[in-house]
Amino acid sequence: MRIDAITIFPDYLRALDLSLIGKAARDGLISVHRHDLREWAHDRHRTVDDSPLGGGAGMVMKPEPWAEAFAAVIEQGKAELGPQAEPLIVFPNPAGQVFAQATAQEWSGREWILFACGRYEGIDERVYEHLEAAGHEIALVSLGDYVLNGGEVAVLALTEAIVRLVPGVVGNAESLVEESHSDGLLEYPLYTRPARWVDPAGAVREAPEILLSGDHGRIAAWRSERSAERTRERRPDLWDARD
Ligand SMILES: Nc1ccccc1-c1cnco1
Repeated sequence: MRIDAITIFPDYLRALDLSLIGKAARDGLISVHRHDLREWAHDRHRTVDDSPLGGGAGMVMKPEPWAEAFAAVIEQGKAELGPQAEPLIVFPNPAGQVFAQATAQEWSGREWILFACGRYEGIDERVYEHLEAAGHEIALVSLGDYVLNGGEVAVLALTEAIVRLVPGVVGNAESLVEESHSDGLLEYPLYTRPARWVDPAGAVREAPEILLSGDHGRIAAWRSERSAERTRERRPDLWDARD
């Protein structure tokens, strides 16, 4: 998988060189390419924003730098992947569809994802129109109903959620199966050693006996019950939406 990200803060995305994502890149499972939008802003101040037409607070990202940036980055991607390759262009956006595990799973199979990080109040609407008119596939995704200052934080989260599902990235694929949301439910409570822990307040806290029984069938049933119970209590929306 090739991942491109266009941003005015490329250093914000240096975290993609670390840990799981960084290792996947070093292992050749993915390639990550950061691009500074200002490279395509040609005035002396490398301006990427201006006041909103029609008035209002804040600034809007100008269409010209974006159009040039997309053309250049897509040309670079095609040079690597072949002239037929097409990116999924993802705009983190509070007005987008809320991102979910099913989308992460679907996008983990894509050959090429191009993230576009908006800042300020947002990007001139004609950029979206221009990309769609050129036949590009675009998706606007939100991480949830809250406001960020820009798309970079969202790109870190989206990239981790997607790339960890790329085959070979997570050593033990088994660990991907029993996670919250992997089956539409919340994960069961987890315990490790010591089985008997005296906490700093002096309280004795025992792990559930069943987990020490060695009876894998009963343990699996207990975990399934806890997962259902936890989902009903904390996320009735997920519980009601399950198959
Ligand atoms: N608030 C934002 C501003 C810019 C780019 C993304 C967002 C966002 C994404 N998910 C929630 O908010």
